[in-house]
Amino acid sequence: MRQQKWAELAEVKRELAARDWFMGTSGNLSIKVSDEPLTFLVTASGKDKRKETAEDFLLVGADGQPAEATYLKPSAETLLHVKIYNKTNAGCVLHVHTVDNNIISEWYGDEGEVIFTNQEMIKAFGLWEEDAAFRIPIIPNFAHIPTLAKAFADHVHEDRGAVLIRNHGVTVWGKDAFEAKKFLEACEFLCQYYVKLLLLKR
Ligand SMILES: CSC[C@@H](O)[C@@H](O)C(=O)COP(=O)(O)O
Ligand SMILES: [Zn+2]
Repeated sequence: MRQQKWAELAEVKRELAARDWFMGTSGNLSIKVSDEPLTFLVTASGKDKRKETAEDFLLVGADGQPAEATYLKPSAETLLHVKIYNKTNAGCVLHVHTVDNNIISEWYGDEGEVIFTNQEMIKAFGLWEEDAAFRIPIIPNFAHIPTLAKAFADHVHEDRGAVLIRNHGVTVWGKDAFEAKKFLEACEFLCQYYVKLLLLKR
């Protein structure tokens, strides 16, 4: 199971790396391995996530601490992943920093959310109606991770979702790696589209 989940997460990591979504060691990824007890593989902190090594991920428990002896440190933002796995049935969490998701988070930051409408791509989130709207909450980028995780957890209610952290990045989650990656790509498409549209409108 663990090897299979490792391979799945490694493949997602490879694809996101090919998109250049891990600039300056940013980004963290995780995948659930077991439910009882809760364990998940998470990226080791501070690494260049474009590189593929045998030390890319480590197993952590429900508290986000390593589940077995290792010198590796779990991602600094593991607590956000912990909130998702503890509150939902999600199976995979992806966090990336991109210029476009940062711009959108700053532009709509004071409103506390960005609402995407009139866009075919919101169907990726299961919204099929013609007048559907997809809302992504935006939270402040608290430096104190437990404070950030608490603000983040206020928006974690379903097995799938997305939250923007202002001038930091986006975290998305889904029932499995396929769904989480689909949401992340759709989210980035929408951010890129809105940034270009805002520029053209000015
Ligand atoms: C220069 S990346 C900034 C980090 O603090 C963080 O936001 C991030 O995404 C990566 O941290 P990590 O601990 O490697 O998971
Ligand atoms: Zn980050």
